[in-house]
Amino acid sequence: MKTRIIERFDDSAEVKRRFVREHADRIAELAGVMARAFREGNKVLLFGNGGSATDASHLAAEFVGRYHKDRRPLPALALGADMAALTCIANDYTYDDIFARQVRAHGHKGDIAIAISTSGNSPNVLKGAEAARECGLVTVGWTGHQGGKLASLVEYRFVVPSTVTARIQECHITLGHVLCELIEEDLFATTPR
Ligand SMILES: O=C(CO)[C@@H](O)[C@H](O)[C@H](O)[C@H](O)COP(=O)(O)O
Ligand SMILES: [Zn+2]
Repeated sequence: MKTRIIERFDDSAEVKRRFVREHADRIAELAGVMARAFREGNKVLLFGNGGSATDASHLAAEFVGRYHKDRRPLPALALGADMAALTCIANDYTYDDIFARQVRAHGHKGDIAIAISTSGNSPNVLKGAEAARECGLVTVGWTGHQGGKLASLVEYRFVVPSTVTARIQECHITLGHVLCELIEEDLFATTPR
């Protein structure tokens, strides 16, 4: 059993090492794009299913609350967090519409949409990303496998080189934390606001 435990931690670390070798420049670029969006008064919308829904909530809380620095709150919404909106949209329309409709409600040109799907093929995430594109948001996709359909829909794609949902999610949350750190440093380099 101990071998299995060590193997899983090794797998997780190796997936992250491979991911960052491929994506470090693009991560830095996205951090700059997100910092500029916040500076200009725009917000971030994040959405995904299951573990990715809670990753979206987790990261939205880092922006609205704090990551490392004591600074002004940054606007971010996790679209899986509003139970009334989710149940209403799924009940009155379809489950595939739960994110797209909220993107159309809250999203404005210049905002950032982060669509999270390990398979890259969840229909509600794809529809959310399509709505974001139509509304003029900057579209970002965090995925795994070969990227799925999501990768070809978005402007900034981050494809984790794994086919294991858990390993992909573990890399996504590290990506989110690193972005938070870079964005805080960019916006609040010297004096906390
Ligand atoms: O957290 C896990 C597995 O680690 C699950 O809850 C997982 O997120 C769900 O099966 C999702 O529905 C998977 O959807 P997706 O990532 O392929 O879009
Ligand atoms: Zn999970």
